Formats: sequence, C-alpha cells, structure tokens
Amino acid sequence: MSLWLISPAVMSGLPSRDVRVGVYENAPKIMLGEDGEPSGILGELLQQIAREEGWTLQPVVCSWSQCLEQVSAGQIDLLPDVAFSDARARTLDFHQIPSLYSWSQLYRRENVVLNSVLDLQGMRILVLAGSIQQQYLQSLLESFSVRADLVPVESLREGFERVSAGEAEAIAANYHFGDYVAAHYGVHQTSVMFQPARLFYATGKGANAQLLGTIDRYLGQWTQDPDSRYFQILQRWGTAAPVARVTAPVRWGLATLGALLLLALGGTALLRRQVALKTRHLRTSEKKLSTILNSVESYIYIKDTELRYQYGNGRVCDYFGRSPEQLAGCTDEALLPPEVVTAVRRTDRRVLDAGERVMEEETLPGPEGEGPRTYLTVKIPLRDSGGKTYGLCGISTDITAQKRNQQEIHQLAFYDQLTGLPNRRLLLDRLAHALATRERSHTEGALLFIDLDNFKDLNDTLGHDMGDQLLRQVAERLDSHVRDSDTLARLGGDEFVLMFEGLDRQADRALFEVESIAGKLLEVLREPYALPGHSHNSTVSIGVAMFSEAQSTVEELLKRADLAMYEAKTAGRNQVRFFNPQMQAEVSARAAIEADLRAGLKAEQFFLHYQPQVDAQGKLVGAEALVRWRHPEMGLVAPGAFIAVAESTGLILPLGRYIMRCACRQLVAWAEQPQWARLPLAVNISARQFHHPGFVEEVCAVLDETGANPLRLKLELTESLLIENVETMISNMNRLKARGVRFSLDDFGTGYSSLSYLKRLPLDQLKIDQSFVRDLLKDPNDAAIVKTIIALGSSLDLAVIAEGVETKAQCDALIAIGCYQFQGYHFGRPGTVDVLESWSEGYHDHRYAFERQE
Ligand SMILES: Nc1nc2c(ncn2[C@@H]2O[C@H](COP(=O)(O)O[C@H]3[C@@H](O)[C@H](n4cnc5c(=O)[nH]c(N)nc54)O[C@@H]3COP(=O)(O)O)[C@@H](O)[C@H]2O)c(=O)[nH]1
Repeated sequence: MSLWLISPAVMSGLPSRDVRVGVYENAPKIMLGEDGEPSGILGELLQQIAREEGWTLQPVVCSWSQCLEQVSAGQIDLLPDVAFSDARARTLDFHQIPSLYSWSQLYRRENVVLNSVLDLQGMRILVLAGSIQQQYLQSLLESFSVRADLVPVESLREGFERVSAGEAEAIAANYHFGDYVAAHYGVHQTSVMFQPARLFYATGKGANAQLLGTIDRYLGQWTQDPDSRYFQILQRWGTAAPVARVTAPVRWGLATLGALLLLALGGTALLRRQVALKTRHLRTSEKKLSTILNSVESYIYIKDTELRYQYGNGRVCDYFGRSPEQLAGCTDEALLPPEVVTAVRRTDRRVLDAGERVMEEETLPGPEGEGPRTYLTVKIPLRDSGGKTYGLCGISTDITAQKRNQQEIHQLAFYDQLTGLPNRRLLLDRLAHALATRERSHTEGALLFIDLDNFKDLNDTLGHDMGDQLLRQVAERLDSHVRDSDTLARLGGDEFVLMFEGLDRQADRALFEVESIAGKLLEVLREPYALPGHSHNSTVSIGVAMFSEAQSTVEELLKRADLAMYEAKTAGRNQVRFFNPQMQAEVSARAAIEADLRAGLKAEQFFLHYQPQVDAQGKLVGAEALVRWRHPEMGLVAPGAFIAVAESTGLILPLGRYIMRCACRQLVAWAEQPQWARLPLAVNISARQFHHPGFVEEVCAVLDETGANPLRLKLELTESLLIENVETMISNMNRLKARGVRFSLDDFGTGYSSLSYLKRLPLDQLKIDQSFVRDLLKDPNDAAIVKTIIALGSSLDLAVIAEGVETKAQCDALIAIGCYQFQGYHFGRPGTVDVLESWSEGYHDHRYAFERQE
C-alpha cells in the first residue's frame, strides 16, 4: 500500500485529488523511482506535499520535450524542474517560490580542452532538446562568433553516454544532473558555467492555480526552516548543504558572479582569439591586397619624403625591370631620363611640401623603351596619426589610347575630314564666342563667306577626286594667308568661311582692312591650280558681313555673309561684296580712291597749300604745308578724303616722300628771298610714315637732294604716333634733331601722351588741338585743358601754338591765358604759295617774329 493512503490529508478527511505528474530522467532532480513513483529531489518534494494534501500522484513518463508539450496541452497537471523564462510563461503557469536553484554547466570528454566558450569552436556539443540551455548556448555561441555544432538529445543520460562514447566533445547540463552522473560516465566538469536558473513546478496555462498556490505555501514554510523536510530531501540527494546555508540573494549573487566570471574569462579568451583572428585577417587581407594591387592595370607606388621608392606594385616593378626589393630605396634619377625626372619631382614635391592631392597628366617613356605615353597620375600625401606627411602614394594609369580616341573623336566632330579645317560646328562655336566677347574687347570683326566659282563644272567634267584636290589646294592657300587668330572653316562642298576678330574699332578702318584682305584673297585664289594632268583656273566670290552691323547673331551673320556672296556671284563672280549697301558703297569708293591715288601719284596731281602761323601781334611766324589733290574728275580734293586711304594702303609712303620733297623745295625757294629765308615750314607726318623703317634716312636724303635748311623744317607728329615703339621713335627723332630738324606735337590734348615720355621727346612745340579752341569760350573744361597745355609747355620749355582759331574773341581768350601763337581762318586760310606771300605783304616786320623763335 502506498504511503499516500495514510497521509495526513486522508486522515484529516480532505478530498482526494489525482495529480498527473510529468516525469523524465533528470537525476537527481526528477526521475521515476523504482517503485514507479516520481523520485529525485523534486519528485520526493512533490510526494511530501501530496501526502499532506491528499493528492494522488499519477506519474506520466515522458521525455523532456514531450513533457513540455503535454503540460502545455493540459495532459499533465504538474511538470517539475521547469526553469522560468518569459517565453515559457506565455504557455505555462508557475508558482512563486522556486523549488530549486540551478545553473547550467558544460561537461567535457576526457582529453578535451575546454576552458571558455571560445574553445567550443568546431566542437560538437550535446544539449537537451527543447531545454533553455539549447537556446541560451545557441545565442552565446553566436555572440562570440564561435561556430560549434549543437546536437539535441532526448535525455541528459543519453547525452552523457554519447559524450563518454566519443560522439561529442561536451554536453550542457544542469549542474545537479551533471555532478550526479559525471563520474559515472568518465566525463569532467568544466569551468564553463552559464545561465543561473530558478526551477519550478509548472502547469498548463490557467489550469491548476490551486495546485501552484498549495506548492507555494509549503515551499514558503519549508525553505525558511533548515530542518524542514525540504532540506532533508536535498541532503539526501547530495546538494543540501550549500543550498540550505545560503540565502536566495547570496545564491543569486554567486550565480551572477559565476556568469560574470564566465564572461570575463570568455572576454579574455575572446580578446586573445580576436587578436589571433585579426592577425589572421591581416595576413589574409595583405595577401588579398597584394593580389589586387598586382593585378590592376595601374602603376601604384609609394615614395618616402626623400622620394625613394618604398613600394611598387607588379606593374611598377615590371616597368623599371626591378624586383620589389631592388626597387626599394631607388629614386627616379636612377630609373627615368633626366627631363622626365624634373617634371615628376616637381609634382612629388608639391604633394609632400604642400600636402596637396595632385592629379595631372604625365608624359613618360612607355614600358620596354616604347615611345612616350600619357599617364593620368594621382598623387596623395601619406600622413601618420599625428598628421605628419611621411610619404606619397602615386597611382598612374596609361591613358594614351583614350587620349588618342578622344583626339580622333574631337577631330571627327569639329574638323572637316577633307581639308583638316574646322567644320561648321566649330566655326559656329567660335563665332558665338567672338560675338560674345566683341563688346568687351571693343574691336570689330567680320565674316567672309568664300565660295568657289563654277566648282560644279570641274566636279562634273573631271570627277570628284579632282574636285577634292582643288578644295584641298584652296584650303591650303587660304590657310597660308590668315593669321593664327583668324578662323578658317569649311562648311561643306565648295564653301569656306573666314572669321576675323580684333579689327580696328573704327568702322571705316575695319571695313577697309577687310576689303583689302578680301581683295588679296581674290588675287591669291585666282592663281592657276596644279591638278594632275593639267593646270586649272578658278576664282572665288566673297561675301562679307561685319559683326557690328545691327545686333548680329551667329545665324544672322552667316546668312548676311551668304547673301553678300550671292551678290558677288550675281555681279559677275570673282568679286567681293559687303552685305550692307552703304558699306558696299563706301568700300567701292575707297577702292576707287586707292586706284585714283596710284594714278594721281604717277601723274603728280598732288601739290601743297600753305597756311600762315602768327604771333600775338598777327605777325607771320611760320607756315604749315597741307597737301591737296587736283583730281582730274573731282577737282580739288582735301586731304581728309584720301589721307586715311593712303595710310591704310601704304600709299602714304610714296605720297609722304612726294610732299616732303615739295616742302623742301619750297624752303630752298624761300631761302633765296631774304624776307622768307628764315620762315619755318611745318609738314604733317603720319604714324605709318614715321614708323616706316628708313624714314630718317629718307628725310635726310630729301634734305641733301634739295639742299633745304633742316633748321627751317618742322615735322608735325600726332599724339597717336606715341602709342607704339616709343624708344625707336625717340631715337629716330633724336637722329633728325641732330640734323637740325624740329618737331611739333600736333592735335595735342586729344591723345595718349604720357608725361613720363613727353619730356624725353626732343620736341619744340605743342599744338593745341582745334577742338579745344572751338569751344574755348563756351566750355570751361576746354579752357581748363588749354590752360594746362600752356602750363605744360612752359614747364617743358616748349612753344605752344593754338590751331583752328577762327575769331578774334578766341584769339583774345588765348592771349589772356598765355598762348601767343596761332593758326586759323581768323588769320588766313591754307592757300597756294602766292596766296601766302601776298597775305604776308600786309605785314612789315615779320622777320623779327621768325628770329624770336630760333
Ligand atoms: N600726313 C599728312 N597729313 C596731312 C597733310 N596735309 C594735311 N594733312 C592732314 O589732313 C587733315 C586735314 O587737313 P586740311 O583739310 O588741310 O585741314 C587743315 C586746315 O585746313 C584746317 N584748319 C586750319 N585752320 C582752321 C580753322 O580755323 N578752322 C577749321 N575748321 N579748320 C582749320 O586744319 C587742318 C590742319 O590740321 P593740322 O594738320 O592738325 O594742323 C589734317 O589732319 C592734316 O593733318 C600732309 O601733307 N600729310
């Protein structure tokens, strides 16, 4: 008969209750006793309570995982030895006071080294299926990045057997069971402890609250009394002493300490392991890096601050034909040609000294003695943790092929394949740029549309090859007649366009400049062409559009030049036409003047007028020679209508020589008449004349040839002449001055005179420009300028003469501010020498005035 039959509960008449108890093999905590009743610590404890309460225990034998399932499903009323966890609390109910404290521990096979979690790497560890050790160990291993094989077993006894049999290195078990059976299986306890746990009897959710409350009541009494049945049971099963004497908090403290110790041990081992891992990783990384560096296309190197190579990848070593060891310590001087070394060093130093990251294209000899190749090189400074530069790293990539491709693409995109000239696209681009910058540069520009006359005939009769050859030759001729700053393009077919920039900002000058260039091109392009088998004659028609016409856009300008070209074709081909009819008229007129000038020079149609220059008393102190043209059709032509054309065509040189000769002859003629012998004669000299090489010699030659007295010759130079070649100009003036020739600075006040070199010029006279005299009485600014010029003349010890004096009032005003010499209609207009001489008869004492000037 069972002990339960005489239990206090029965005796006290309590209603009996059947309690199904899950029993599985986990000695010494729970197991099935030989009597078929729940045994072990928790089995006996439950029997004791059952006896008190009159319960009839019905053991249900199951494996741990089966037991768990059954208690959750309500097939078991109580399952002992269940560690509390939040997850379990979702499907099970627990009483309050733990029935037992426990922790998990690893037990190892003989000869297995197992001091920390990290030693589990690669091991096979057995663990009770569905136990909290299984989950805990799993996450523990993961957090330490340890790879071990966790193998679930149905019972701990089976697990110990298998460890003992060598099927696994270790087993995780609660220490109660482990300590209980370890010796039996020849398995050893390890220092790896984890997961302190509180053990309870568990029941299905909401199923047996009363049972749990009863258990709590007993445990509450018994755990407070060291002599209670609870401790007697523990003692019997060999674990009573430590549990009985240690309070719950201390037990938890110890367990926590154990866990911390475990973690600390694990941490140290982890560190050791991490160092080992890192070292292994580093070695692996180094190997990988080396493989990568040696397999890339680029040349990668490291130099120290002395520019000695410290490292070179495979490419660099191959390039220099040296092994990494041979390369180390070398400088570029030993490896590259001197001219290359200089350039390489320059950038190296920039990187090291300024700490700059430099990216540039380098031209270096190709590997194995090939010709020069282009490399895109990036150099970066290498710095230590303190920011100090200890070297540089260079990465050079051969971009020769890409560059060549780029050039080819660029050539195809922007250049005409037949002639190599810029194509329409590039022309439009440059034209747009030129128009955009014209405003700022204050210069004029022009577009010339050049079209071959009757080109189609050649193509049709002699074939396209012949046509291509002609186009190539036309391109060459055009190209050889343009400046670097001009753009010559082929639009396609037989159409070429020439763009001029930087022309004179004065429209008429620019117009004439273009006209003369276009005329030259007509000439050059009508020379015969040597084509295979025969000489070919061809002409072109040129249409011109000036940038400044209207608000020109790129398209508008091209259209205008094109239209003008068609005008040239209509006019009979081999012509130049300007888009604007007024311009065209101007250009035509100038062209006519040029032709007439040439003829006029030959026919000696030019002669001089003389205008008197007087002092404050109205006495003659000099004369100015002014050229006139007796044109066969137009009659008397003033210099304003032809001097500019003569200057731009270069005809001023023969004309100037002619004028000089006339003036000197007049001086010789006057020299023979005492009353005129000392009269100075001023002759205008244009800038182009004066800057022409040999000008000094020419003047001297005319003086020699005519026998004129140089002291009576005064050259009038304009201020604009002082802009260029000042030093040569001063030197030429000094050479003429040495001969006795005098100088007057014409139109003074309008130009660019700088005081710094004004005083270096061997001048005799400043001539106040007539524009200041004209408004002298009206505009106080002009009066101030005139005063300043007079003061300047006085300080530089130069005579000052005012030109354009037309009224007595102007004359009085000039005298009032200190100017005492005059030229102007008020005193006398320019006229022939007879006019001048008869004018002078009105004055008696002009000789005195001449003398005063000398
Ligand atoms: N290189 C050369 N240039 C020459 C030569 N001869 C003349 N010129 C230059 O042509 C410009 C016009 O000259 P011109 O039409 O002869 O006019 C001169 C005078 O007639 C005019 N003048 C004189 N007094 C008055 C006046 O009271 N009022 C007024 N409105 N005009 C007047 O001024 C011209 C002289 O100017 P300048 O030479 O600056 O003293 C003129 O620029 C000549 O320089 C030549 O042989 N070679």
